[in-house]
Amino acid sequence: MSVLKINNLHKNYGNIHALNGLNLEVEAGQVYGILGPNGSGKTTTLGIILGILEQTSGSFTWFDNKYGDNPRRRIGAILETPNFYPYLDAISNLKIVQRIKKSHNDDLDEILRKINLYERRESKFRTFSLGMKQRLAIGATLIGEPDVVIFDEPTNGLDPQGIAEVRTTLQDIADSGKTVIMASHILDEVEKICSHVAIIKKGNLLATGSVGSILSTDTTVEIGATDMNLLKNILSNISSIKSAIDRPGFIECSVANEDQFENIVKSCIDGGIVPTHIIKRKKRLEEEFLEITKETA
Ligand SMILES: Nc1ncnc2c1ncn2[C@@H]1O[C@H](COP(=O)(O)OP(=O)(O)OP(=O)(O)O)[C@@H](O)[C@H]1O
Repeated sequence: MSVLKINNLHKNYGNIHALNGLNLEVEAGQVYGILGPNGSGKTTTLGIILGILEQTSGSFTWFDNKYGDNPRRRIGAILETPNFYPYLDAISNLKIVQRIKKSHNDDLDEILRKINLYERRESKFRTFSLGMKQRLAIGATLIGEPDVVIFDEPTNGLDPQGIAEVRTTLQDIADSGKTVIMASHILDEVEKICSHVAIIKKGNLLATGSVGSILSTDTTVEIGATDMNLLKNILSNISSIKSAIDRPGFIECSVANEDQFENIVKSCIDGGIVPTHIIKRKKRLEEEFLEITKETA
């Protein structure tokens, strides 16, 4: 089922084209990362689909219009940390959110367990660490049993422990079957949490698909030898090598198929080279991201 379709979305702030014909589609159950450098239009996109900002042109559809003009109740979101009351405890703050959302059937204990604050449910908000505050904000999005939850840079400003805890919480939410849409500029985060990713830059969609497909099936083989010139010569005759980059002490080759690793090593040995350095690894999203964003720079 389609949860969200974004069609040719444009947003101008004066002369700034924050979104430039963005198209996206999110399906039910996906953990969808909108990944892009600062200023790429992530927050603008989330603002528009949540009805906080108005687009200049283009459209978006929630749930294939299943809930008519009022899909917002099916969506939980934090764009910023909400204003919790510092002198109230976690439960009381969540009860206030319930009242605001006119939601009555939530299992607050279950939500508190999910965000790992059950033990601290009676502690005042002001005694919480930044990570705990952020987790309570995430808990607030779960009130009203939304089908979709939206987070903008959920680990911003947190220390490594806070980041790890928030990530675990997000993973638990994703595992519970909710659709998650998350904006982030942190590749590692998207790679670890998301099933799908859209890479955007300057309001344009550069790539989209499952994280696995964007990661690509390409394999990187690093190979070094004492005689680098002979090595280069041998590698240049291997047709399955898509690209070869000179690095200090080794050549970084990109091949479409992991099986080519054996072929490369065999060709080197047959050519009289004994490799002094061999590493085979999958291309990481980070490299892919840098390559994709570089192409259009
Ligand atoms: N209210 C505004 N007025 C003018 N320009 C704006 C406004 N809000 C955003 N912009 C500009 O629109 C572009 C997209 O900004 P946006 O905040 O959507 O990007 P982002 O990807 O969320 O970036 P960040 O990660 O830095 O928050 C940027 O060039 C930004 O300066």
